Amino acid sequence: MAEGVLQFDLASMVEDVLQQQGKRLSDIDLASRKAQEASLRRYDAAGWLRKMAGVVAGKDLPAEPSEEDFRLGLRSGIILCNVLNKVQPGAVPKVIEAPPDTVIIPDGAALSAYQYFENVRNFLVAIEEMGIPTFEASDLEQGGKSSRIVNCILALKSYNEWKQCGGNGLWKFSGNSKPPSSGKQIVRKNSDLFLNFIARNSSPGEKSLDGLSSEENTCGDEVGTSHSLHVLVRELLSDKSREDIPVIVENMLSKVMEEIERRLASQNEHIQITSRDEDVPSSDKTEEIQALKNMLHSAKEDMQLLQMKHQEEVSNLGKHLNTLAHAASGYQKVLEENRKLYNQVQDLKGNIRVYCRVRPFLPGQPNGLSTVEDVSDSNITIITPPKFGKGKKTFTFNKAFGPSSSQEEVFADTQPLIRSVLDGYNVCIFAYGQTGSGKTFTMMIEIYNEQVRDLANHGCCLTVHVQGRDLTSGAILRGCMHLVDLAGSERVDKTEATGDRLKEAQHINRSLSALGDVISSLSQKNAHVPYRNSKLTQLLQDSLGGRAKTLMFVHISPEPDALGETISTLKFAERVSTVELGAARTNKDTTDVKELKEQIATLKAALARKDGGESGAHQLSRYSSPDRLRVMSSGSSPSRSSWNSIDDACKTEVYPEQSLNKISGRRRHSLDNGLARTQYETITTDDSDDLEIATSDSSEADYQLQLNIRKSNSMPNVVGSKVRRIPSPKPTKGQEMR
Ligand SMILES: Nc1ncnc2c1ncn2[C@@H]1O[C@H](COP(=O)(O)OP(=O)(O)OP(=O)(O)O)[C@@H](O)[C@H]1O
Repeated sequence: MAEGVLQFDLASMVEDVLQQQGKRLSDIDLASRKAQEASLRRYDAAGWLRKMAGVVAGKDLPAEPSEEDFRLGLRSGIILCNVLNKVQPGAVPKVIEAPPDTVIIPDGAALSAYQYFENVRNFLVAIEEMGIPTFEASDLEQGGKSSRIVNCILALKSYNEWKQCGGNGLWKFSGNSKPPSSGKQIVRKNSDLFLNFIARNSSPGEKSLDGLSSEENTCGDEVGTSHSLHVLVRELLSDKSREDIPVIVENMLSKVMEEIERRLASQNEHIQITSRDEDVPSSDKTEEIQALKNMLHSAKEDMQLLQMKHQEEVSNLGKHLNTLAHAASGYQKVLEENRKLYNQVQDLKGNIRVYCRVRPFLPGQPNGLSTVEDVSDSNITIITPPKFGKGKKTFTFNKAFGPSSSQEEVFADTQPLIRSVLDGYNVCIFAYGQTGSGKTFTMMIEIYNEQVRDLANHGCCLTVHVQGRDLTSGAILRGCMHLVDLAGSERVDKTEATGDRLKEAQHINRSLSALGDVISSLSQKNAHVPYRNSKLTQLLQDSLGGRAKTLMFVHISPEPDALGETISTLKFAERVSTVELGAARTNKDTTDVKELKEQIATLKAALARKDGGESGAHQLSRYSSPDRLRVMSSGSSPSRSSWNSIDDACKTEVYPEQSLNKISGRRRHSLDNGLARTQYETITTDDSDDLEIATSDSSEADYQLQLNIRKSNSMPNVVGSKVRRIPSPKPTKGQEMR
């Protein structure tokens, strides 16, 4: 850009400023505008009167009179009457003319007041008759309202124009019509200076505004931008009074100058920036732009790549999540499956199953901190105080039930075991734990103080016998289930244990102590298992000996007070869970076996009859397990004192402990702990139907016992005689026959 050349259109800038200024001017005080308007109306009226009155008469009235000039010029009424007579000839028949030297009659000139009054009165009467708005004669006096006089004159003027146009229609006078082109003369003089200023400041090449000093010239030279400026300026000043115009124009010019300076300053700033840019060679600029474009392009590509990778990762994550969710659900199944398999392995090994259940805090019980920190599928973690060593201890069982486990959940987990009864297994479920830990809540029956109480009907232990026959094979299945609720494990009144066992035994009552002994013997695979030490172990004999499936339900309380008992209970339970009883076997007799057994029984009976002679004793024989043989009379009445068969005897399951203590007769070895340690030649019992003859010498293989049973008159005595040992090959492990 060439130096010094304006970057903006000066004319249009001026136009902008004027527009703004005009807007501002339009808001100038209404009163002054009204005054201006009144002046213009007055000039209009005066001009018309001068024109109508003629040069001589009109000389007393200036063309643009002040209010005072106007009032004084008309005060004699001569101009008014003469003009009226021109408009309406004869309206004022006699006009009193002023003396020839008088120009203007000053206020208070008493000499001619009467004359003036006559003229004015005649004028006003005539005017009123014509229906033209009048004024008061006093309006022509000092302080009068010249506006009413102006209004009257302009109405007369209008009437005259109407009349000259032919007087058609009804004459109307609004009284406020603006005098047409009344401002032209005013603008003419003042706008010259202003427009010339603009012309001097226009950029080269713009048309000069010179020559616009007359109204005619203005109209003739209006072209392009100048034209719009002219129009604008005229409009702006058209309604301003002559006195105001210099101030307004000065104000406008200073605004225009301010604007020009502002625009020049910003233009300079722009030029400086542009020139700095222009210092860089254009080839460098192109390279720079190209480099930027390249960067943008590669950034876009990177972004797209990132987006793609992101989407890929999200979709991979989704797939991964699906797989995980699937695996998680599978994991649960696998866990469940594992548990079943574990139980099956336990079945095969013949372990006692141990379930553990934690009682919740009871309603009304202060909800202290539970000693049970966590219960998972098969683990229970206990918070132990420092005296127990570690801060926590975890015990593992076949299944663990937390405080929120329902009866249904517990039953669902026990159900398969109960079903086994129908499959010919003996099942024993007993509950173990301290008082109030929830044993009865889980079970139905209890043993307390060596008394078996069926909690269901307050009778002697709940045992369910089941017998079934397979209709196709004829096989007979027999199963039984014992449900036993033990007394609280802490009710210890005596113990024979010492050391660590003593500590534990303090929390285990007699039954439990005996149970512990049985379990201990079983786990050590001792030949002798002291089942008869307690009712419990007698009761559970079938269930603990390898033929049954046994479940011990351990219960613990969550209260901190019970922690000692809880820990002993859990330790005991853990020991029990390691006991292997040998795989459970079903009580299943096939038809062939049954027939053979019947034949053997018949033969045995015949043999017994032959050997027994008159005594009527039966000779019985059977294969015995290495450690015991049980026989029992089939009834307590003398008439039924004979044994039917060894099979019948073996069916009986209950053996009162005391009966053995009352055994009398010839024996070869002493009784030990209520159990016959070896064979008896003759065994007599006086007060019981039940008798167990047991041998504890497991090193011996099989025995054949021949028992002579002699009838007594008073009671069913059982006499065993001629017990002799029949050597036979040792049975392989697990094939012991009972
Ligand atoms: N799992 C449980 N959910 C809700 N309440 C239980 C639960 N276990 C036990 N209880 C409640 O706790 C209280 C004691 O339970 P329960 O009588 O079964 O204990 P116990 O071990 O049989 O006691 P005791 O050795 O004195 O016979 C009862 O009021 C019982 O209803």
